[in-house]
Amino acid sequence: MTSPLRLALIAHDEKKADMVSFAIAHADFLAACDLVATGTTGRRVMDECPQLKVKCLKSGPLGGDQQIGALIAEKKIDAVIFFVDPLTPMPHDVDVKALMRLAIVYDIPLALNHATAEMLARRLSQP
Ligand SMILES: O=C(CO)COP(=O)(O)O
Repeated sequence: MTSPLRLALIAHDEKKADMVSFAIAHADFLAACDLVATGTTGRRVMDECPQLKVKCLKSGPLGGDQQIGALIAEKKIDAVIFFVDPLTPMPHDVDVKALMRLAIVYDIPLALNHATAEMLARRLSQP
């Protein structure tokens, strides 16, 4: 038996509804993953998809992106789905960039929008 995919879920506020739709549409796939998320994203996903268990870290602006970055550096995350809001300035933009940089450094799949997340979920849910 293979170990579950360790997947991080993150969504900026304007994209949280999008993340919830994604989670509902892919609930079976996500239920088979070890899920970790920034605080508000994780709680929102669990509220709307109660069958999913998500380990919630700190909220993004309070260090959650950095915690996910650290997990990537420790090789404890296999893939990241991060629904980024490109139209709103973020006080923690440097943390967001650092997380993306580490995903690139460690060469893990990083989906930054819904279309790419769909492809990732379809690909990763294949046996
Ligand atoms: O700000 C975020 C990512 O940069 C997301 O954090 P929350 O999930 O806590 O809203």
